[in-house]
Amino acid sequence: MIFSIALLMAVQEAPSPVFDDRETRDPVTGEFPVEPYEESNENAGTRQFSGTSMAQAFGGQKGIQRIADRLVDISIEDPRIRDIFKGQDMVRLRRTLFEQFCFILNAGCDYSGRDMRAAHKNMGIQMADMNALVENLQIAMEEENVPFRKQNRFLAKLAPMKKDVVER
Ligand code: HEM
Repeated sequence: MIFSIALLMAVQEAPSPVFDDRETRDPVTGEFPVEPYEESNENAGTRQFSGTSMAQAFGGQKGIQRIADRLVDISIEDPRIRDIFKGQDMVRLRRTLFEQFCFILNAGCDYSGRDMRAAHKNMGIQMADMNALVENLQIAMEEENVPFRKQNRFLAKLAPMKKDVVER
C-alpha cells in the first residue's frame, strides 16, 4: 500500500516532457523552425510580371515591404480573421509575404517560402476570410498610392490561389 502511494506520487510529480519545437526561435532570424521543404520560386503560386512597371507602381522593394507589413498589421487586428493568425509565426510571415509579393511584382527577389497549399494547410480558411484579406490588401495598396488598375492586376494574380488557400 505504502509502495503504491509512493509510486503514484512519483508518477504525478514526473515533469511532463515538452516536445513543442515551436518554443525555440532561431536566434538570428527570430523565426520558428518549419518542416523541411524544397525552396523554389514555383512555390510563389504564380509567374512574375514581366518588365518593371508593376514594381515601380508599388514603390519598389521599400514600398512592397511597407504594403506586406501593413497587410499583416491590419489582418492581425481584424476581428473577422485575427484568430487565424494567433499562435502562428508572424516574423516568418512578414519575411515570406514580402518575398512573394516582391517576386511576383518582379522587383528583384526570390521567394523562399512554402507553396500556398502547404502554408495554409488545416487552417480552415473560408472564402469570407480570403475576401477580408483582399480588402485589407486593398487598404495597404491604397495607402501606398498604388494606381487602381495596377492594384487590380496584382489582385488578379493572387485570386486563383484561393483554390490552395480556401478549404472546402
Ligand atoms: C492569395 C492569398 C494569400 C497569399 C498570397 C498568402 C501568402 C502567404 C505566405 C507567403 C505565407 C508564408 C509561407 C511560409 O511560411 O512558408 C502565408 C502563411 C500564412 N497565411 Fe497566407 N496567404 C493568403 C491567404 C491567406 C488568408 C485568407 C489567410 C487567413 C485569413 C492567411 C493566413 C495565413 C497564416 C496564419 C499564415 C502563417 C502560417 C504559419 O506560420 O505556419 N493567408 N500566407
